Amino acid sequence: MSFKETDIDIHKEITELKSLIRDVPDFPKPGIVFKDITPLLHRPWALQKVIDFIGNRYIGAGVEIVAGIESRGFILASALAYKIGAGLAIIRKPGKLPYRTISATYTLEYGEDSIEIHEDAIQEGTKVVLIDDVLATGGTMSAAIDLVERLGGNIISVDFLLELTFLNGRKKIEERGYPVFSLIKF
Ligand SMILES: O=P(O)(O)OC[C@H]1O[C@H](OP(=O)(O)OP(=O)(O)O)[C@H](O)[C@@H]1O
Ligand SMILES: Nc1ncnc2[nH]cnc12
Repeated sequence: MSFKETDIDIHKEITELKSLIRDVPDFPKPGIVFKDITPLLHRPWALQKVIDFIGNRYIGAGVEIVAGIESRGFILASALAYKIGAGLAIIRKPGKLPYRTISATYTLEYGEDSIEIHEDAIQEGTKVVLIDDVLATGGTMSAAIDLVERLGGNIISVDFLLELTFLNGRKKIEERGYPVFSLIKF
């Protein structure tokens, strides 16, 4: 963000980014309207804008680790880690990580799953930003928070590209005492 940008400009840019998210009805199951972020990712300026909007919030904040959730969360997490000069911790679906892991199970808008992290990915007291593409029910992110808490990480923010506000996932995370940021709201 440059100094010349006003709130109106920022609102306009976010509206433009929002228009690049495509609804795909009945995916992956009947009744689910899937928010497809690939049209946004296809535009070079759009991914850059997203990472700048999110990353500029952390200038001088001393974030040490960005933790991203497989798989769409990885797209944002690695770019954000690069932008703010933090390390990257990857939270993966079961059986993918080679070293010793801890795991947590959760319910999704469309199923149940588990996630894992390497037990040495985050040290006690490390300043962590958690990021994923979508906040729906908040189940995935709550499980990710469990993992980071169990490793002793100091979570300073929980960020998303987009939030499905009608599913109230934000409440689940805020109740645990963490700030939630989402760039785009539906
Ligand atoms: O708030 P929740 O209800 O938990 O839903 C949000 C999660 O659902 C999607 O992941 P998905 O499991 O579909 O994995 P993917 O990123 O590999 O497509 C999305 O990327 C979030 O991680
Ligand atoms: N409706 C949705 N679209 C995209 N990703 C999701 N993750 C959970 N619900 C989703």
